[in-house]
Amino acid sequence: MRILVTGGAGYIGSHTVRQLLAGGHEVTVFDSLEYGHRRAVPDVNLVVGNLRDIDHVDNLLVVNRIEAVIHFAAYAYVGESVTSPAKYYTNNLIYSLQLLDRCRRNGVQKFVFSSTCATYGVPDAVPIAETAPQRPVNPYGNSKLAFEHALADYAAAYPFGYCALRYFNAAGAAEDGTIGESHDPETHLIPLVFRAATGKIPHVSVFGTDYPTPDGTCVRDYIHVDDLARAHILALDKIGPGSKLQYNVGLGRGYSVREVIAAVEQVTGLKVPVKEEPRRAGDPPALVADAGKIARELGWSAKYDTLTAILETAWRWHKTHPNGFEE
Ligand SMILES: NC(=O)c1ccc[n+]([C@@H]2O[C@H](COP(=O)([O-])OP(=O)(O)OC[C@H]3O[C@@H](n4cnc5c(N)ncnc54)[C@H](O)[C@@H]3O)[C@@H](O)[C@H]2O)c1
Ligand SMILES: O=c1ccn([C@@H]2O[C@H](COP(=O)(O)OP(=O)(O)O[C@H]3O[C@H](CO)[C@@H](O)[C@H](O)[C@H]3O)[C@@H](O)[C@H]2O)c(=O)[nH]1
Repeated sequence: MRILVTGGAGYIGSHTVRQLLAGGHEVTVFDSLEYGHRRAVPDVNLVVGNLRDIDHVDNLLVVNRIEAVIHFAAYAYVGESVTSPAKYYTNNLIYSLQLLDRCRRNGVQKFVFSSTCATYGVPDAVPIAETAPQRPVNPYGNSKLAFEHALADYAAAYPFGYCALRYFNAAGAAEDGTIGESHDPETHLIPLVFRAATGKIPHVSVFGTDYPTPDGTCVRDYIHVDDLARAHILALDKIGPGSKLQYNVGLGRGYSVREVIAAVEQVTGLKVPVKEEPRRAGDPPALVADAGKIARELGWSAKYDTLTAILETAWRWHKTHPNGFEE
């Protein structure tokens, strides 16, 4: 298939692009490089541009005769979305709606969207199934949920099908250690724990120790980035006209912030200095996937099925790329 991957030079996008290329697809990556890296996508047609310039994207859809779009491009910092909601509604919702409409006008009939477990807000129970109410508690989650609604309405009205993949927390790096997570600023827990372990930062902050969880810290479901990437490949095959697919993608097991820190200490053999701090705004206490639906309907399962297995790949990447993709 001829596929446009927005945000394909980012963390999850670049791992997915590799699998698409390995599967023989013709891939065009569209990325502003605001958070992405040219070095993350060395073997592909990378077009540097911003979704804001929708005519640029439109031209790519036409010239490259795009059949499917995988839409990763977005801002993805939960905490920042609380203080700068305008940024999130503009990039994640307005620009996404523009992209969606250009897809409709240009006859693109398959669309895979990076949604998030943040659309569930504070769930009534974990694990969370796709049928759970979606009540986001931060602007980031709101922006993603609003776009899910637009996708459903388009699929009902136009010759168009989509799959919204609701990722839980992406983690880990390519098995060969050549690409991995590299954000600036880095706000994600796992890379920060590695940085604290290796002395690049003085300590890792633990945001909140009074949550209603077994050890008082937030629980998240960490899923390997290549397992996430594989879900996109399976979704592309499944989407047909009128498809309205939504799948959780997670391990189905939660780990607390303290458990993540202990697991990094075990994988690296290094001590992690910790500083306990107040809660971060917008963080639900526990998010764990019920990933039964994607297993049943797409035959997906996680190859990296423990936190340790995921962290070992991340450690290989961080050890060999202490400055990420920067020289
Ligand atoms: N990382 C996670 O744990 C996680 C979990 C759930 C959902 N998601 C979603 O998955 C997607 C990818 O996340 P990621 O962690 O790889 O983030 P990332 O920041 O590494 O990748 C996003 C990419 O999109 C690009 N981008 C952003 N806005 C753009 C624009 N207007 N025009 C062109 N390019 C633009 C950035 O430069 C970046 O390369 C995002 O939509 C995010 O919301 C991520
Ligand atoms: O220095 C830190 C950073 C994070 N945390 C905690 O660790 C957990 C995980 O945080 P983080 O790694 O920042 O991920 P999330 O905020 O859960 O967000 C990620 O995972 C979401 C799905 O849960 C996605 O939607 C987002 O795009 C993605 O950034 C949270 O409880 C944080 O409070 C800390 O205690 N200290």
